[in-house]
Amino acid sequence: MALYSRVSGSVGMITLQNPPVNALSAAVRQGIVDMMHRALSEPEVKSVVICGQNGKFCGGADIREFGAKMTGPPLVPMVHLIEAASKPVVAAIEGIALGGGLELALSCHYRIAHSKATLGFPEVALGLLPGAGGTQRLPRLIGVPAALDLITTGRHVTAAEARQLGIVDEVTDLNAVDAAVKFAQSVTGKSLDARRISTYPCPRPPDLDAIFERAMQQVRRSARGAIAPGTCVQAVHAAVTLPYAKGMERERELFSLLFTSGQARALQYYFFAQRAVSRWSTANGARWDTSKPRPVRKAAVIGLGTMGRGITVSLAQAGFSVVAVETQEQQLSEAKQAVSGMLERGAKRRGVPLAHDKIKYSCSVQAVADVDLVIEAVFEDMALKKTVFQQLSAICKPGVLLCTNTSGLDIDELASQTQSPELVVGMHFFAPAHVMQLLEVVYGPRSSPEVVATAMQMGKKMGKVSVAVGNCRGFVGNRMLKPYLEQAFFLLEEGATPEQVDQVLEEFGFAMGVFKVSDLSGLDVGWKVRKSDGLVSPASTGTSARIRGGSRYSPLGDLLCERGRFGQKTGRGWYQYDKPGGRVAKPDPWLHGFLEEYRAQHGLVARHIDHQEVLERCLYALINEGFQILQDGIAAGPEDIDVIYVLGYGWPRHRGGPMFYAGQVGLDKVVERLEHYQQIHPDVPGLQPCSLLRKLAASGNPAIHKWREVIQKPRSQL
Ligand SMILES: CC/C=C\C=C\CC(=O)SCCNC(=O)CCNC(=O)[C@H](O)C(C)(C)COP(=O)(O)OP(=O)(O)OC[C@H]1O[C@@H](n2cnc3c(N)ncnc32)[C@H](O)[C@@H]1OP(=O)(O)O
Repeated sequence: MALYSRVSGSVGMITLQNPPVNALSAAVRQGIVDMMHRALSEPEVKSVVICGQNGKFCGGADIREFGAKMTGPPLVPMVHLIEAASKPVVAAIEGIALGGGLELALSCHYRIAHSKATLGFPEVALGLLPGAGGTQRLPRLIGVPAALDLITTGRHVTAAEARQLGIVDEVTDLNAVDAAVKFAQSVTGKSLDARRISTYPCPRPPDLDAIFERAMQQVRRSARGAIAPGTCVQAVHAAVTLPYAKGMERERELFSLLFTSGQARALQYYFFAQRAVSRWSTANGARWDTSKPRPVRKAAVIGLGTMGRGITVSLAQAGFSVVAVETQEQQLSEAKQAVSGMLERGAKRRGVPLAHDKIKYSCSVQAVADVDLVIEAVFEDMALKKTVFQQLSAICKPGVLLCTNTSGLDIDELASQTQSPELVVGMHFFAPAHVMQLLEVVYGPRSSPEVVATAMQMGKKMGKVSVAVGNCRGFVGNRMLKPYLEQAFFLLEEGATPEQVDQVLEEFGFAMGVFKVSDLSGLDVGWKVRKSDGLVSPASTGTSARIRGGSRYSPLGDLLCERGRFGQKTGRGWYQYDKPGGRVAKPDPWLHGFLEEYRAQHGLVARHIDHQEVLERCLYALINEGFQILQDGIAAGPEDIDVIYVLGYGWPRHRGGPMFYAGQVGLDKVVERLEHYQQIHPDVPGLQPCSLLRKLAASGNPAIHKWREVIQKPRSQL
């Protein structure tokens, strides 16, 4: 709702009241309309201030209302009522003015912002465009290039930048509401003719066509199939080429198109999913609201390879004192240099405070004796990690949290090396650890609730989205990757090329196809794991070469590794690169010849494989594993899996995540297609739809937020 009060006799104050962000719910819109009428009708009131309760102006339309039938006054007539008012209306912007909140502010005649406020049009991230005149008013106010930038990227600007751009009239370090009241009094009685943005002509730069062409190219490059950014460009184009009223009509048409799109539903689902994962629960009943994190002031990182360096940077930038340990002098000195460089680049590019003084480097594990939490990031080798955990358990002070950055090894086995297994938890960072937003917090059957809560909170402090997951091989992300990769290999055996598979996945929206990712992360990583699992066999011909444990196996990755083709680092992998370390993947005729030879050797006849088959086999195998993970209680809900895939594995956000996507395709259709492929490939167990998927499909494709009701009480796999 909106509250009305009178300040200093002559200023009508309308206060938006809808915690936590004063979103424009039906009740708030109704309140604004009613209170505007009241302020305009009271003769003593000479000017109006609109502000938000609790230091937040407005977070925009209430996203929770989007799925439901629209009630209350629409936004567009509401902003027109404000702009047309005969008394000056001043927006007092504290905290945030986002989306519909900024549109509300732009309909006011003046805008006063607090210096700490942020403003923006983030609608594009929800699959929308600013649909209450934002695409028509902003270019009129700040010009086309700046408006295109803000609307198509959704980036938030500081009050200072907003002032520079001309979005706000004044910025204050003092109380913005008091400043707005004073300002309102100072403009009482002045003409408002020049203050109604909708009446401004839209500036028409001479190189208009080139500006729009560039903007379209830019969004096509970065949008990876998302439709909202390009539609935003079209709406701004209407502001320049049409009179205001017609431009508003065009904005409405384009908005409706987006509002009813599957992409908008996916992005809005994802918005809430990313927030829902902080309300975690574990298979043995621990929960976010009943588990108190332990205080952590000083942390240690053991092992300063690529991951350890990134983790050190993240911790230091988040304000933790860090002891960074690497036992080899030479490697320690290299790491020190690399970490310093990373901190400096962070400061230069993102304005993160330099944190050199937060880090102490040491060659000795003894240096971690007084820390509150240790993150082990040594080489991915169980025997080595066990030794480190035994050492840590002996050296560290009682009560210290021992965390491992393993990407898939058994947390419980590591915990059993320590005197306090309840203090052990996995913190699986993603490379580069100081950049990637995802953290999988892996609890073992013995991890205490406080330890899970502490790791989750540490992740948040480092600016990451932490997702709590159970302990199993590969946890959630890497476990699901296995059947996906496996299908990609099988498709090569059957006649596809890496370029074809990657193209299909990139057209779907992945930043990189599976083979390009494999080249980037290094083929040797998986090879080492397969070797330690006893999967890599010296026999490279005959049927046994392609069978392991009675199931189909493709040794293609192993064969490439045997030839020293580890991907980008060696300049050769599934693609060729101009030099070792090169980044631009080019099709490799050698690889095509090799695949032909391989197929001939194994009696495989290449066939034409279409787009649909590539997509369905790769994605549905991955999705099926996701359902198995839910069934096993490794992830508490589909949102956890979706957030992991979007933030850690390049799944296109506008498709919501693999579990949401499965729901959109239709779970019965996913089951049907998996069954179809399983009939053709009975030796691939990953194509057998898991029972939870079947159960959900049979119960009539319930909406994703209802899946938890069907998922059986979770239990740990170990
Ligand atoms: C018919 C429709 C017509 C017109 C449409 C107009 C277009 C719009 O206005 S679309 C909305 C545009 N606004 C946004 O996209 C803002 C989204 N919110 C955020 O970016 C952030 O939440 C934040 C406002 C910057 C605050 O961030 P932070 O302090 O980190 O808190 P959060 O955990 O993100 O959020 C707290 C809490 O608030 C809920 N919430 C935030 N914004 C909205 C909103 N616009 N509507 C409804 N709810 C919102 C958020 O979900 C959190 O609650 P949970 O219960 O934890 O989910």
